[in-house]
Amino acid sequence: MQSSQSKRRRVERSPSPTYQLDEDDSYVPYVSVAQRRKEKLAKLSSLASPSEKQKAKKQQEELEEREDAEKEEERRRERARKERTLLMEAQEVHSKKAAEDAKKTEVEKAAEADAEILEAIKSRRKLASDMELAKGIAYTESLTTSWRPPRYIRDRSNEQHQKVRDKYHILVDGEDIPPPIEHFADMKIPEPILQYLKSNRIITPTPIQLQGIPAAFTGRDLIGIAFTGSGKTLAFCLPLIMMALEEETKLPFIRGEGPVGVILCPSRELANQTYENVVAWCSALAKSGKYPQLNTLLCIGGISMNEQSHVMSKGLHIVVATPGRLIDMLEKKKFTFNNCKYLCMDEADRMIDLGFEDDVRNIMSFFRGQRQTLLFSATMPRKIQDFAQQSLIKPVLVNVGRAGAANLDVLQVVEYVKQEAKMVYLLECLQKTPPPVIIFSENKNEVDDIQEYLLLKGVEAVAIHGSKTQEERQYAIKSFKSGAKDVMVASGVASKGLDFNDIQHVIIFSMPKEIEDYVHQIGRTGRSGKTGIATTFVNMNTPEPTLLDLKYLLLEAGQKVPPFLSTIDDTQGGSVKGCPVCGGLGHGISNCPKREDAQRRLMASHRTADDGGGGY
Ligand SMILES: Nc1ncnc2c1ncn2[C@@H]1O[C@H](COP(=O)(O)OP(=O)(O)OP(=O)(O)O)[C@@H](O)[C@H]1O
Repeated sequence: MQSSQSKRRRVERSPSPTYQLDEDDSYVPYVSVAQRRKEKLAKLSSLASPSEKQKAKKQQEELEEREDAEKEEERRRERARKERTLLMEAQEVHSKKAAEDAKKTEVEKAAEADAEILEAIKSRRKLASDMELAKGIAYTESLTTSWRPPRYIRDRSNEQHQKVRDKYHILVDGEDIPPPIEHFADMKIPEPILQYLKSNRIITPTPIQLQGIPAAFTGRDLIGIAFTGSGKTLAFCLPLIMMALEEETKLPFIRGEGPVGVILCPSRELANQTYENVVAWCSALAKSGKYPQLNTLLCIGGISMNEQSHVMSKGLHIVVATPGRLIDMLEKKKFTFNNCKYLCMDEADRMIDLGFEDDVRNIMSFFRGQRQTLLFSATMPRKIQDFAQQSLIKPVLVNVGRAGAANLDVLQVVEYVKQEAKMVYLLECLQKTPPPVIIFSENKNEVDDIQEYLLLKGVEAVAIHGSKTQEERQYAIKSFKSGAKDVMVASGVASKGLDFNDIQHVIIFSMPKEIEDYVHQIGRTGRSGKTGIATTFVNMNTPEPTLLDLKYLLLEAGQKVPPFLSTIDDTQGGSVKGCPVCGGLGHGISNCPKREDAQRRLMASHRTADDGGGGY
């Protein structure tokens, strides 16, 4: 069968006269198969009888059918071959990439992820008012002030300034950095303030103060990073007091004028504490009789502004505020920022990271001209530093220790305590030191439960968290500060930045997920050069990335690492500089718990917005 078929095909494909004609010639004109079939059929038809003709026609049709089937089969095979080649190519590319990826270390992968995410962060909208952004207003020079360092310090060389910085482990970054000054008197601070500081045992500046204050006095934008309890409050309040003093001396303020500057805080308690400090320093000036009275307004939610009408009835120099109430007051035109030139944010990483960012832009839109902007915190992940740096004007970065590092004056003890054993063990833990003691929990209900349990056991305890009324919060802080109560049980947020006297022991009942919160919480003890203890309970419920961050933080601070932490396998791609998003040392950006949380929140807010729900 096969041979007769091929024979037939050979017969049919014998060269046509046209081919023979052209044999001598190199040129062979193309004759299509259909044309050849037609010609052959015509030839056969002319030779054969009608029955033979029919037979030949039938044969011809069969032949065509078979040829068509063969051609179709050939096409199918060609298609399959091509598809296989593409598939193989894709597989090859994929396996090549996998091999390359396998060659990369975890650290390299983490670095790549960091770079990608940081690049995305760079595209974040600059921290400036909408008006400035819309009009393309970009200031290029820092504000100037009349303040100068003493001549003997100005005469020193840059190497000599650097020696001072090295002595105090101060890292700086930026152009033309003002010199560090080791004595308050050389900073030309008014005598009554110096005396007041001395009476409070503040005699020599801390590292953040000796570099931060001169930089701020010269009018420079500033990012100040130093560990908890290292005196940042004085570093950002003094420059504003000096600025207000200069303005008031030039031309006294009358009702409706001012303020000169504003200090923004993330919580009411922190704003209240900063306000009390500013009032005390300004009163010291006024009481001396040599300086004018500077008026300060506390602008926070939960208090009636009528209580402060006496301040509003005079010229206003300084405002200490939380963002929400400040925006409310500015919108109601209770005062304006027409002459405001100083904006400072305490716990700044929180202010420009979670939720407050748009509020900060909104507040900036009330300024009428250039301002000096200062950002301070104990924790400032690289992501926030980069973002802040591009939003400030020729900023000076002052960094004492790694951003996010724990205060070395705190002895950190981490204990494995089963969930059900925590309450009982807490009582035992309270015996470690005399009061005052702070207990932290991440959960409001747990805060209430702990307080109730302690009260039942006869421990004088107060509680503070976001769902308490303003009166309850104020009572808790006042009675704990005065020593009337031994123990304060607090949620993390409510107590950030609070400066209580001589806290002996911080107990972290539930370990916060983010290591920055842990750093702030243990930082309530070991302040202004004193030492303290922090005991932290962890167990099965503590997420592994958090435990790793904790492990590396303990190692960095030269603390004892308990066996259950030291045995945790480190495959998370952590870095010695800290995760750019949260500062944690035990993981990379790609598995950062804070970033995951933020993404979850963002998605939830999108969902709420889609559902028509109200936003922040
Ligand atoms: N130069 C100094 N010498 C001694 N004590 C100081 C000095 N400066 C500030 N203090 C005291 O140190 C304590 C902590 O200061 P402050 O609250 O400003 O710390 P902080 O760096 O803001 O801490 P946190 O990051 O926790 O908010 C305060 O009681 C303050 O009076």
